Amino acid sequence: MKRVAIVGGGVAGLAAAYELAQQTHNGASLQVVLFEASTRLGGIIETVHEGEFVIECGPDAWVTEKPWARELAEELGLGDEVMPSNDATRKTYVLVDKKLQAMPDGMRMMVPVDLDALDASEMFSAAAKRAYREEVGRAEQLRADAPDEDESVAEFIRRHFGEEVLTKIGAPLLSGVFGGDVSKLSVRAVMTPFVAMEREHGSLIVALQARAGAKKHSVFTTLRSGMGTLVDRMIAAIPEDWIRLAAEVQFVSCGDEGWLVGTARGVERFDAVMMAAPVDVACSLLKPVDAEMAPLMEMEASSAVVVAFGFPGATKFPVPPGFGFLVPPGSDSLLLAATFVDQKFEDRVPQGGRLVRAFFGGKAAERLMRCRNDETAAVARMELARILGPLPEPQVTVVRRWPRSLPQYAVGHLKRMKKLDERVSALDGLSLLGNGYRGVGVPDLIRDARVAARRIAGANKDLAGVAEL
Ligand SMILES: Cc1c2[nH]c(c1CCC(=O)O)Cc1[nH]c(c(CCC(=O)O)c1C)Cc1[nH]c(c(CCC(=O)O)c1C)Cc1[nH]c(c(C)c1CCC(=O)O)C2
Repeated sequence: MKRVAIVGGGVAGLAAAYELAQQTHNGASLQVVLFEASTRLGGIIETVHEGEFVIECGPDAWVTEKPWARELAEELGLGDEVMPSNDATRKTYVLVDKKLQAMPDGMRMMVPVDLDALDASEMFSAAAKRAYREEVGRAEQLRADAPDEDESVAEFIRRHFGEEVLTKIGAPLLSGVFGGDVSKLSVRAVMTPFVAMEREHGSLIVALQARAGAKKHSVFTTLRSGMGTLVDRMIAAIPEDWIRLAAEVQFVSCGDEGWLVGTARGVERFDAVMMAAPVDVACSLLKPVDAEMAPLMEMEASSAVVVAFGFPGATKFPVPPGFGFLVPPGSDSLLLAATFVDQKFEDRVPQGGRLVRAFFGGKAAERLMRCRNDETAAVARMELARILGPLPEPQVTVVRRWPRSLPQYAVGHLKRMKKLDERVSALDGLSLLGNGYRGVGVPDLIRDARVAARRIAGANKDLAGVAEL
């Protein structure tokens, strides 16, 4: 009988517990305890249902291209619930000179597939459009000059497309995905496919055009009843007596007899520890176990404040068609971004309703973290009104704070993770899960957790199976 401790009941910890439960059905002999410090499971995944409003407090979807969340949903019997974003009306705006400007159609991040659509766009100056076109001609040079070392996302974008593209869409896109500073984020960690494209084709535009014709699917996928259903279904598939709420782990230690995990209620022995707590918590718990691990786990993290407003009448609050907008760093708006939820997804609002989510990040989020809900909502309304025009009185308001929820993968991240992996494998039975290490998206967290759980359960002896998952 192998005893496994899971520290943290967010999506990573739950996916690990779910996979271990599956393995016991396959005959593995396991005893599992999932320790969650708070009184609820799911971490930053939380769906609030208010009347017919379906309000996401954290992630509202996953990136369709990454299959592991959909696979899990299907396994959990949620195949009928899987729902694509409304990509027929997909448009993302960027706040430029106090006005919302649509990003050109057919972009993948900041790279255009369709140069004619780019020409038709009003977002860029003639010089920036020229810089895009010239990137194609510089393919050979870009390939020859591809750096051997990691660099910042800013340096990478600047080399390909110049300063205007970087500030107008590079920086806001990255802050809408990684909540961070383009001059610090690691291009190898956060834009891995683009780095590979540069190595192969030099020009990113050429690389994307070579892949054109690839299957078209919606950018985002969610569940009709909300992301919270994924959490609920996982919980339902985990033996009840595995889960301990309000059970903050105070220390872990590793010795000849295996692992010890201590909470206010006592100390227990385990053969394996799956550390799925936020990276800050993981870092302080593991410092006494291996002091050299801690510096590899210390990273900046951005905080987010999310404010959702539901309105009964969309006509009283017109917004431009599309999914929402991003705000470039340095703008005089306090907002980081906003989503027009009822246009991005079906079935989020009562007939004719409107649902808008506003995001604050960086310094604004740090400040709002200390404000009351009504003050935070008032700031969000004011900031939205400055961009979209006057807001009617909302019928529903939800405010959530997610302190240090999004770790920043700084330049050199992959090398640091390699060193961290070496330290981890030197300690028998430890795995690190969550968004601090190998990806920030919900699908990445699920995949990572399930691979680790299978390894612990002794399944997947042939690594092909691991790669498949
Ligand atoms: C501000 C913010 C958002 N989302 C996020 C932030 C960062 C701040 C934080 O949470 O702390 C976080 C985020 N956004 C995305 C991910 C998943 C990344 C992954 O799986 O690799 C993550 C972790 C996908 C995305 N999020 C976005 C893209 C780009 C989509 C595009 O190219 O149009 C991706 C891949 C853009 C985005 N992102 C957001 C908005 C309002 C928008 C534009 C409009 C919309 O779609 O709602 C909200």
